[in-house]
This record gives sequence, C-alpha cells and structure tokens, in this order.
Amino acid sequence: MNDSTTSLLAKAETLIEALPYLKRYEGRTFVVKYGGHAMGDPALAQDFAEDIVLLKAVGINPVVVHGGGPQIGRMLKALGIESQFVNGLRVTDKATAEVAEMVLSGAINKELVSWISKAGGKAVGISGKDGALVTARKVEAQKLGKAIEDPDSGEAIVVDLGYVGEPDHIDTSILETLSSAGLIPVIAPIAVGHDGETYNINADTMAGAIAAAIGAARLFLLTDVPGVLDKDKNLLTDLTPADIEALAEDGTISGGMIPKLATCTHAVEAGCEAAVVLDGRVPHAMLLEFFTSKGAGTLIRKA
Ligand SMILES: Nc1ncnc2c1ncn2[C@@H]1O[C@H](COP(=O)(O)OP(=O)(O)O)[C@@H](O)[C@H]1O
Ligand SMILES: CC(=O)N[C@@H](CCC(=O)OP(=O)(O)O)C(=O)O
Repeated sequence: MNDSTTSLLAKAETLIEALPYLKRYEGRTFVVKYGGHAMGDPALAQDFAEDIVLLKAVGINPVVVHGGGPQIGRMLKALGIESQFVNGLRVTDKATAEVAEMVLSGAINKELVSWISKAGGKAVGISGKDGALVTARKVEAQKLGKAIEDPDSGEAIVVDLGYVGEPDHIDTSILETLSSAGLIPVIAPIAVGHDGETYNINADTMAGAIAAAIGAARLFLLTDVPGVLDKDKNLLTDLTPADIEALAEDGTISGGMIPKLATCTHAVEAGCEAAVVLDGRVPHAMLLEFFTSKGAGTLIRKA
C-alpha cells in the first residue's frame, strides 16, 4: 500500500469510527458555548464555524451560546469604565450593562454569524431577549472569599453585583423553530429581567440553563485550558457534581472555572446528558472529542 492509500484509509476509518455516534445523536441538540478567550484567533474561529456546520449537516442541532468577557473588558477600558469581578462574575452597573449588550449582541454575535455563513451554514444571531427565550432574575449579592471579613462585625463582606442575571424562565420554542427550519441559533448572554431591565449573564450559566431546558445530549464549554486541571496541572478527565463541590471547596478551581463547573452541575442534574469542558484553542476540538473514541477535555456526568 502506498502513502496516499494509507492516508485515504485512515480518513475512511475516522468516518466509520464516527458512525455509531452519528446514529445515536441524530436529531438531538448540542449546546456549544464558545468563550471569549477562545475567540482571538481567526483560524480557530473558522474551524469552530466549520465544526458547527458539520454537526448541522449530519442531523445534529447545534445551538451556539457565546461569551466575550475579554472583549467587554477592552471596550470598558477604552471608555474609561472600571470593571471588577466577584467569584467570576462581572459587577455590572447600568453603563456596564449597556456596553456588555453592545459588545455581545452587537459585535461578537454578528461576527460568529458571519463565520458560520462563511463556512456554509445559515445562522441567526439572537440574545435571550429575542422570542422571550430567557427571562432573567437578579443574582443574589455574593460573599467575597472567606478570608475577606468586615473588621468590625467579623462577617464575610457581601457585594451587590448590580445587573447580573441568571436565567429564571426559559422558553425554548424560538430555538425549536429556528432549528427545524435548518437555521443555527447563535445566542448572546443578555436577557430582560422581570423588572424590564437588561441583565448581563455569564455565558456559561446561559449555555447550561439552555442545555438543561432543551434536555440537550451535550453541553460543550470551549475555553482556553485543556479541561479542568488538578493542583499539579494534570487533566481531570471525568467528574461528577460531588467531585466539583470538593474541587471548589479545596480551592483547586477559581475564577471563571467556578461558574463554569457550577453550570455543568446544574445542567447534568436538570436534564442535559453530559457536559464537556474542552480546549477551544485546539483545532476541531469538539469534533475530535465527539466523533472519535479518544475523548478530550473533562467530561461531567451525574454520578
Ligand atoms: N482548576 C482549574 N483548571 C483549569 N482552569 C482553571 C482552574 N481554576 C481556574 N481556572 C481558570 O479558569 C479559566 C477559564 O474560565 P474563563 O476565564 O471564564 O474562560 P472563558 O472566557 O473561556 O469562559 C482558565 O483560563 C483558568 O485560568
Ligand atoms: C455576569 C458576567 O460576568 N457576564 C460576562 C458575560 C460574557 C462572558 O461570560 O464571556 P466569557 O465566556 O468570555 O467569559 C461578562 O460580563 O464578562
């Protein structure tokens, strides 16, 4: 056998390897969260868009939820607005909420729609506001880490996060309508609250809530690390909600990984089959994880 025959055979084997997964998940929904950190490289954005279009072409319904934290941060800086995070969530006053909506719904959402169009798919960019997809409730004031206590009372300091929301009511009918018409929904994590105000929602939280509401087969969270790492930086390949609680408790996970894994726990406990934290910097990471037996990243399942 010459080199080109061997290479063709390897390609055919990859397709055959994918067959059982294609059959099992035909007609199911994959919710894919594309993080702001993973978005920097146009070549990777193109690979990501191709993966999404391929999923749609083989009969799986992808629903994309995107972030844009670093991009919001840059715009706030350019406008001279200070920004602060508490437990991975951006404290959001009215001006910050306006900037977040402008960057997420205006710039990033349409950029992703363009990438998907360029890859041959038909995407529709919306936010939680459209079709009343998501109604937000205000996130409760958060305790600053255990170490930060009020010197007088000795109690942990509590911070009001402003217009930071979490999905309260989700009506997935707009997603079903779009998906069944052959369209790929691309969702910005912005929603209206019961008070009519605009709320900024962590993109992982938004993706997890949507995955749970749909009963998605998979929730993929693409980020800028190989997956969840232990204290020695080794990849943790499989986690349960109980494992996640222990990792948060002993400080192994911090920053944006806290809401990310809380989202996975919520999603798998509320009807999503499994969640995967994946390295969005690896070309075609999602396809490799899903359509081959090798696996990648961290898989989170209910125990
Ligand atoms: N145990 C951990 N394993 C991997 N990443 C971690 C861990 N703890 C904290 N992190 C941080 O979480 C980040 C991913 O979350 P985040 O910054 O919100 O990403 P994204 O913008 O892609 O959602 C990583 O870049 C890393 O700095
Ligand atoms: C409340 C809150 O923190 N909202 C996030 C929304 C964007 C986001 O989550 O983007 P990444 O996924 O890229 O981090 C923010 O303002 O940064």
